[in-house]
Amino acid sequence: MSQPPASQPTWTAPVAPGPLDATVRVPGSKSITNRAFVLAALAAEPTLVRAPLDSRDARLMLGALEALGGGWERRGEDVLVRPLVHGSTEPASVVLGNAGTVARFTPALAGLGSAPVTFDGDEAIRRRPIAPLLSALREAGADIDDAGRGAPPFTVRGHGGLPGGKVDLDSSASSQFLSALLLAGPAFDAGVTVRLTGGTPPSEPHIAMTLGMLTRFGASPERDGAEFHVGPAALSCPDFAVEPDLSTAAPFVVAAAAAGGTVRIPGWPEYSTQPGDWLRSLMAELGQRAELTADGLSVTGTGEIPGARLDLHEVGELTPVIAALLCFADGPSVISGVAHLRGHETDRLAALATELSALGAGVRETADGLEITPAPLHGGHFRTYDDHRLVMAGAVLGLRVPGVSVENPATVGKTFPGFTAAWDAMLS
Ligand SMILES: O=C(O)C1=C[C@@H](OP(=O)(O)O)[C@@H](O)[C@H](O)C1
Ligand SMILES: C=C(OP(=O)(O)O)C(=O)O
Repeated sequence: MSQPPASQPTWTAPVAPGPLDATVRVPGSKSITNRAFVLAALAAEPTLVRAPLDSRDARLMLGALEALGGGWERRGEDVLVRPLVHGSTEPASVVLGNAGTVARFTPALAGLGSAPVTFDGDEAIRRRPIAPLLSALREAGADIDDAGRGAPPFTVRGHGGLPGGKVDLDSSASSQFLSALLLAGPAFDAGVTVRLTGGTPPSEPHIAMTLGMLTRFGASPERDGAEFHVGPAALSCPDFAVEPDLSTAAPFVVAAAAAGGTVRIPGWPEYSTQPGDWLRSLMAELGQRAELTADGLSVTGTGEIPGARLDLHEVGELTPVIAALLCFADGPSVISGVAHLRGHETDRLAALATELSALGAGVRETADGLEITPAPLHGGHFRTYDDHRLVMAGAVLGLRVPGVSVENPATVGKTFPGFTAAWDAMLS
């Protein structure tokens, strides 16, 4: 796998000075923010999105909507998003960065406009899967020129709308393909009916999130086994509040298990479709105490972490941080169900196996996950492959291992630009 240059800045992850006693506020959910921005752009009237995430991925989404003919303005911590109306009427470019949500959710919107829109981003996004979505969008009537690559850069030529209707989709490489079609479906002439072919999509909570947010914006999505339908609808949700990002909370939650003591995350919702809400049951399964009260989630470390067999298919984005924690377990662990992580920001299975092993852990890649055999760890250079969740994993290791030098910590700005400051504050 490609390795970033050795000259990148590093951050020495701090060792926990003792048991923790901290309250950590995490920023808004990336997945909810970027869905809210898309649905607001498709709505009939402006939407005030309250407390959205402000990070690289969220800014890329706002930039994409602007390129596609939409508008937005900051109102303090909130963002007012204006509808696309006619979509793009002039040739435009959408910058994808390495944001899966931007790459997968915005091409359909270009089909609603009347001009060619080119999509491209970081080198890494060109390697991430998208071909099945482009095929399904073509079935829905989109005119896409990808020069046969099945990857960015590609151009969507808008012809003033998309017919929509029945499409087949293999969403086994990413749930975002299905979410993309459903989010745009209300704006298609005939709505969209998606019949899933291929294996079960990963990240089921993110699919539930898509259905829930469509409903909140006034659409009526239906699901019958492997078939999903959303009819044409005039969307509206003048005021929408974003939940804290529970996956961004993961390293802080896990810190209580790794270092002992208690970490509280205020604003943890009583009910959430976010995959991070699985942390409550995962922490219990890993021997920790997690209690949800009206004030938020409180996690207390018990000092013992049993090895575990965890199928993380539904919550793949938690894998890097959980894998780091399992390096401190009392016995071996197996993480399964996450082959699709090879198509994330980087090949996360290869990256985790390489970097955790380099610090002394016994970590082996399997066909669909990792085998982790704890061993005494030592400090060293921890490569992050331009992956925000690798920075978070490095921080977790550093809690108990002096001298973990985390490469390119700024890449965490994909979802939490203030991560290292919040981490230091948790430990002070
Ligand atoms: O729809 C979403 O907001 C997301 C879906 C998941 O993608 P995959 O299904 O590709 O894993 C997740 O990993 C990603 O961080 C966000
Ligand atoms: C897979 C992830 O991101 P993306 O939205 O780019 O797919 C992630 O945040 O773990």
